[in-house]
Amino acid sequence: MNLTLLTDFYELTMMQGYFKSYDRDGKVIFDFFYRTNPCDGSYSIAAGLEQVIDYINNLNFSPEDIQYLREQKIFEEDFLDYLSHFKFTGDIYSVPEGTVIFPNEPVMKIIAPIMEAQIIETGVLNIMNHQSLIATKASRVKWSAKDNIVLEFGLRRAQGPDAGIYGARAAVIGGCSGTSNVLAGKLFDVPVKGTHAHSWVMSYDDELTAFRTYANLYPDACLLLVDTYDTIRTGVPNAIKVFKELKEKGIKPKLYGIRLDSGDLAYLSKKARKMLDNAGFEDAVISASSDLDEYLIQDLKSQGAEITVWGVGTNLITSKDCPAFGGVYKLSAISKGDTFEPKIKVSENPEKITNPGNKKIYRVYDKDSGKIKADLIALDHEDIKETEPLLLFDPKATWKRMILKPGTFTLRELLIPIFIKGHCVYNSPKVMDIQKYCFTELESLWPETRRIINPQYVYVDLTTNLYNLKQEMIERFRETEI
Ligand SMILES: Nc1ncnc2c1ncn2[C@@H]1O[C@H](COP(=O)(O)OP(=O)(O)OP(=O)(O)O)[C@@H](O)[C@H]1O
Ligand SMILES: O=P(O)(O)OC[C@H]1O[C@H](OP(=O)(O)OP(=O)(O)O)[C@H](O)[C@@H]1O
Ligand SMILES: O=C(O)c1cccnc1
Repeated sequence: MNLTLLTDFYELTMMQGYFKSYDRDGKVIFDFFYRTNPCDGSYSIAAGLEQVIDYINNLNFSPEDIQYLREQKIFEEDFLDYLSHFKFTGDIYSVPEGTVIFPNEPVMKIIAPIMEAQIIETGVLNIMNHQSLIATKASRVKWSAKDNIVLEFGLRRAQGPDAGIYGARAAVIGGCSGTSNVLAGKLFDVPVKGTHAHSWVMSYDDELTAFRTYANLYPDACLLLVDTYDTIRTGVPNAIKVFKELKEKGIKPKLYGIRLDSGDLAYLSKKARKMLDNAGFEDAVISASSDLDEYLIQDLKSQGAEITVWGVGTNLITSKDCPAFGGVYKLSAISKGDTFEPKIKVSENPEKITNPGNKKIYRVYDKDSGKIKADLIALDHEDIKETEPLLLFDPKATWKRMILKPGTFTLRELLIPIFIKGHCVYNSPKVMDIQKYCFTELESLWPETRRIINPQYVYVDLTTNLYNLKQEMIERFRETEI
């Protein structure tokens, strides 16, 4: 789909300004990064790159787009003519989708002529912010559910079709085993799953007939919703009757059981477990839905709930307690001849001061455990080696420092080439493979970092060169200001 006009108007007015008065061919660098993790967590999951690639590959202004812009009576014909031949010719580096990421590190880097880099700001942010938010939320829900299955059930409550479709994709990246969203299943080749609604039960004369009809139709995926009338008195007993009938017919369902959707899920699941076990259906699954999220799932588990499949809708697809991912897109350097001149945004709020220059990220792992020790943002020309001692220090409290001895750590560069000179050089993996990669990424975090409440934070440090450059630039700016 052509999303070229999916941009803020000011990107186009700035673009025309650059067109008229700027070194059009000179390159600039923009970084995509975010400042705080959703839900007071300690990490996020990057997602959306495949859609960013599609967006960039399809960038072009159609004759209708140009006419529409002409009608705004602000753009001149020479600029509109430039737009009619527009394509992206720059370089993009990014972390792969499913990567664990931390605040303030450049997880995507765009190097392009200023007009090209500027116009994609809004589209890149729109795509990455949404999917990274939902992937992060899903990974938290999955963390609470541990080895249980989490299914994404939120389409009906998503903020429109796009949020439902790409939210489902991101939810699977973050840890959901499947989605109820059929279009997402088709588009991204992810498992589609589901049970049935209350209306199914209500549309028959009685609950037993409804269950029997469903079970005969779908003996291999038969989760019966037992709470339409009375979970314990009729719902579970009727489900058991139907499972017995299947058994008598010699049918061995692959997946069967019940879904609870109201009431005290801990109490009802324990009670239902006993009833199913006593009837000889120890392998019947108990699934649940009803306004679930990572906190409630953790709490239900601590209450001993006997639920192993969790259908999570509204709170996941909308990331209800944290509805926005604060990713930003900031200028970090401008080409001057053959080199880049670093740029910095100095703000009254120290959190909002940017990291200048052309940068890359090293992930530093503890060699023995394979867990992340810190991320290190370096200038692009720096070559950090595993064979040399590595100084890590907290850029906010520089006295907090340590030197890692060679042999105790390993390094991995996180940014990989996605576009070079406007050509895509990267093949996006399939979504289920991204999920596998995401699980290995999450394994590199200590449980203390993953916990839902008051987690430990991972350090994102600067190399000495980058730290000094930043300090010099802040001081220079302060002097000129006075
Ligand atoms: N044991 C439990 N501990 C904590 N929260 C629970 C427990 N059991 C259920 N809940 C949650 O309490 C809330 C119950 O909401 P509420 O009573 O409004 O609706 P309900 O019982 O799900 O029925 P309905 O969906 O028909 O309104 C849900 O968010 C549910 O997930
Ligand atoms: O609770 P969520 O996490 O959003 O999960 C999805 C909900 O969607 C369905 O309910 P439905 O929309 O039919 O209405 P209900 O809330 O009355 O059950 C389902 O029975 C879940 O309750
Ligand atoms: O399949 C289900 O059980 C389902 C799907 C969407 C929403 N609620 C439940």
